Amino acid sequence: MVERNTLWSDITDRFREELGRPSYDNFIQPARLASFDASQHNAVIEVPNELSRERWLNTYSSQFTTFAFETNQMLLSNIDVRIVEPVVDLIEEIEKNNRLSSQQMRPGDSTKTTLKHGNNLDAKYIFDTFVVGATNQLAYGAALAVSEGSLEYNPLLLYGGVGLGKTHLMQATGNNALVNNPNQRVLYVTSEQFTNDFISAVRNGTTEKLREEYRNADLLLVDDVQFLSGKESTQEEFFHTFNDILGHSGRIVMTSDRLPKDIPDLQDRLVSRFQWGLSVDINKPDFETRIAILLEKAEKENISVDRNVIEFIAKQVDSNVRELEGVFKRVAIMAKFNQSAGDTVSIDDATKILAELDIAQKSEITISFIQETVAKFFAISISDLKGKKRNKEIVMPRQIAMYLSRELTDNSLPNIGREFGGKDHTTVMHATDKISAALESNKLIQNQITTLKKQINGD
Ligand SMILES: Nc1ncnc2c1ncn2[C@@H]1O[C@H](COP(=O)(O)OP(=O)(O)OP(=O)(O)O)[C@@H](O)[C@H]1O
Repeated sequence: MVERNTLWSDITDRFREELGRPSYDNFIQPARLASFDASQHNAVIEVPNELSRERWLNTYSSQFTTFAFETNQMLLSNIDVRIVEPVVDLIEEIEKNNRLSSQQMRPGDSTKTTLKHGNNLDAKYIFDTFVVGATNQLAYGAALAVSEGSLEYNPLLLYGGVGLGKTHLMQATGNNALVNNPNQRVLYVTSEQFTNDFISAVRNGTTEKLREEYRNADLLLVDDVQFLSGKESTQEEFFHTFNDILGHSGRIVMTSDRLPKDIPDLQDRLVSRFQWGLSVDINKPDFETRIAILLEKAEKENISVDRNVIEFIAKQVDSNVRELEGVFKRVAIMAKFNQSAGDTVSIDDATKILAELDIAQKSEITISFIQETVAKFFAISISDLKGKKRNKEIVMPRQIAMYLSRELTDNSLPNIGREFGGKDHTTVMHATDKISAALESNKLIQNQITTLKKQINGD
């Protein structure tokens, strides 16, 4: 009895000899012998689209029967040619996926190699360099437990906004698992890569090999599962991968930008499976954690940045850690540059960096920004504004700056006093009262305050 694979490969070899390359590539290579029944002289060919079907019915079917007889003495009289939707879906999926991947490519993504090249882990993502704070400690704890072999949170789903450390934690889980047991099969993959791997395998007829690689994983890490949305065939494959891994007590960690129930066009059975274990969110780091992250980066880069500059950046950049890192990289370059000139990075330098990165406008108004603006407006120095001089040309701008700090920021009176060279809160109170009273009748002060507010607000 002739085996289906043998029959197919003998016949396609003959087609390759007989046909030109474009015809072979377009119509023979994408087709597949779904089944054949020697006793009934029947064969079923699956093709990806209507054009191929027509070609097969009109031209290749008769050649197929001739080749079947010549190569394997198989007598086939009835050839059924069908379009198989999944193949059509798959081709659409890979195209859609490639478009998405190229749009969403981030720096470093290109280093994520394909499955065959190893586990895809990046050694720089480890637990040691992950700063733990109130908004990520649960995720950190669960990821650490999974890396140590716990099956309690299986699957573990880490979800949250962009740049908050999901990939870092997930990769750290893989790296630490391998430290604990180097013989484990750990695989990290983005959901786009899973899709592409699967589609290429279908095209190349190597799905079994691929399944073996994925389904035998002891720890499978799948990043950005929200991109499985709408990819029916990939979801089907992922469903089986998921079941197989949990079936042999393997662990799965996934990340997503939202909860599975909020991912559109995700099969219900996947939604429910994704929530079997633990879903834990990662939120924006709070002020203290942002400071700790910056200090950690400074230590790692071996650069010294003044504490007040670190705090200034942490205050201004509160969106996500990736943005914080982006600012820090610029500060680090400047720090190295200044260091050689025996200087450090100042708040002014940091302000410029933020402005260049277009972060300043989005940020909260700070006391130092108010001081800078007021000093410039009255053409006096910041140190005079913060100092103790009692002459009129300095006192009035100082009181205006204190008034604006009270008006435009959330700082307390003692805090404002501290920022003005360590003055008492009663001095700030006196200043704000004085300016408020002057505003009732003094036209000049009214105009000055209006102009300054505009400058500070960036209007
Ligand atoms: N708590 C943290 N401590 C130290 N570094 C962090 C922390 N959180 C994030 N990072 C760093 O911030 C950068 C962005 O993090 P990561 O890529 O893990 O974000 P993500 O949540 O996966 O984002 P996305 O959804 O865009 O893929 C990385 O360089 C990461 O190392």
